[in-house]
Formats: sequence, structure tokens, C-alpha cells
Amino acid sequence: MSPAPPAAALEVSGLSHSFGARQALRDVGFRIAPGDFTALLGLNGAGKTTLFALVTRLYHSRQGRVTVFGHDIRRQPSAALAAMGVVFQQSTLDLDLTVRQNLAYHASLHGIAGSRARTRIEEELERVGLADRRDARVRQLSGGQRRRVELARALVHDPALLLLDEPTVGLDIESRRFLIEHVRHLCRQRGLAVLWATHLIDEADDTAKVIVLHQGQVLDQGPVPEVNVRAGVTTLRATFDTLTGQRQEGGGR
Ligand SMILES: Nc1ncnc2c1ncn2[C@@H]1O[C@H](COP(=O)(O)OP(=O)(O)OP(=O)(O)O)[C@@H](O)[C@H]1O
Repeated sequence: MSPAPPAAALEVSGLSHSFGARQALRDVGFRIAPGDFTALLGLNGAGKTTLFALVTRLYHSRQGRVTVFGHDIRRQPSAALAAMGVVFQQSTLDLDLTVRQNLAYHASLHGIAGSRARTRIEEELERVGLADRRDARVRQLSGGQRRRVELARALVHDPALLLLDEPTVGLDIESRRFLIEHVRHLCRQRGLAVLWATHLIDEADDTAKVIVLHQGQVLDQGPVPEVNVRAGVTTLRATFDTLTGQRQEGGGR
């Protein structure tokens, strides 16, 4: 008999959410395995941020289920939240605190203090190339550096699942490339599971998995080559356009 499959890093099933009469998510389901890099692709208003709010327990889901490494977000929120790191679309750094203070505050919320906190903070700042800016106030950093601080902060408690909502918005090409390559590297090296929400289709290459979310519904999901075959086209952009009924206008997205 083969052993039971390991728990998914993130499993979402039957998830729906409405704001009054507006249905933002409809019966959304997917599974992310440890080590997977999964791009959640959707245009503005697709429901990406709403999905993040439900998975991170900012909103309560009335319909559906979310589990993180087998922990139900409703029944075992502490265990589920301890296993995830999040980079929200809007920065939540305190601009008047130093880089290190921002990370230390986050570490203490996760019960990490003293020398353990100092070590973890130093390790993560080293990893994103910002150890020499540890005592700078966040206000003094560029947009790209702030994003890197947010990434380091999200990983300081060593989660095995990382969620990022439109992490490259507003960044220049170099900062964007750094962020994508760094996160992809963490998937390969640490087995980190990643859900990367974006409207930029080129942020998912052929080795990624994708979830195409449109008007609150998952239109298709899986490894990029497989969703392309199902859509009957050869590129992810063409797949996205075919599924969502968008006209191809080149560039832009
Ligand atoms: N607080 C809210 N009250 C009412 N409607 C909302 C609220 N938040 C989101 N919506 C609506 O829910 C739908 C999904 O929005 P959501 O922000 O989740 O999409 P998104 O894919 O994250 O888009 P964007 O990339 O623009 O942030 C949209 O129709 C939006 O107008």
C-alpha cells in the first residue's frame, strides 16, 4: 500500500465570497504542494486580493474551506498562520522604524525574541542583500528595497508557505527580476510553497504552475504547458486571452 500523500501546503475548496450583492469569488478550489511556485493570474477585479484576505483570515469565509499544511484556517488559525508568510499588495512597513525594528516587531508577534530573533533577522536581510541597511529607517529606502524588506519580514518566522499579492507593482525591471528570481530560488532551495498573485503574465514561465482567475472563478489551473495544450495555444499569454476572452493587443500586460 502506498503511503498517504503529504498534506498540501495550501488547499482551498469551494470558496465563495460576496460583498453585498457583488460576488467576488465563486466556488474557488486549488491545491499547492510544498516547493510549488504557483502564479495566480487575474486582471484587476478578478478576486485575487479577496482570496488573499480569506486565506490569511482578514475576512471570514462563510462558504468553503482553507487548510494550510492540514490546519483548517477556521479551526486551527494559530497553526495555519504560523506556517504562512505574507507580502500584501499595500506595504505594511512602519516607515519611521528601522529595517531591523520592523522585522523584530514581526518576529515578536510570532513568539521569536532575543538571540534567535537577531539571528533570523540577520539571515533574512543577508539573503535579500540588505544587511548593510539594517539600521536605516524604511523611509530612506527605495521602493525596491522596501519590497525586499517585506519579503525578509514575511520569512523571518521560517514559514513553509509564502503568499505575495502583486509584489512587483511599481518596481523597476531590475527590482522585479531580483524579486522573482529570489522567490523562485527559495522554492527550489528551501522547498517553499509560493502563491504569487499577479496580472503580469510574463511573471509565470513554463516551469511554473498557474491558476487563471477571472471574475471570481477559476477558469483553468495546472502546469503552464498543460493549460496551454488545453487552451489549444502555445503561449501562456494566448491561453489567458483565450480563457478570459481578451483581445491580444501585445505588450501592456
Ligand atoms: N471591500 C469591498 N467592498 C465591495 N466590493 C469589493 C470590496 N473589495 C473588493 N470588492 C470587489 O470584489 C471584486 C474582486 O476584487 P479584488 O480586489 O479581490 O480583485 P483583485 O483581483 O485583487 O484586483 P486588483 O488587482 O485590482 O486588486 C471586484 O469586483 C471588487 O470591486
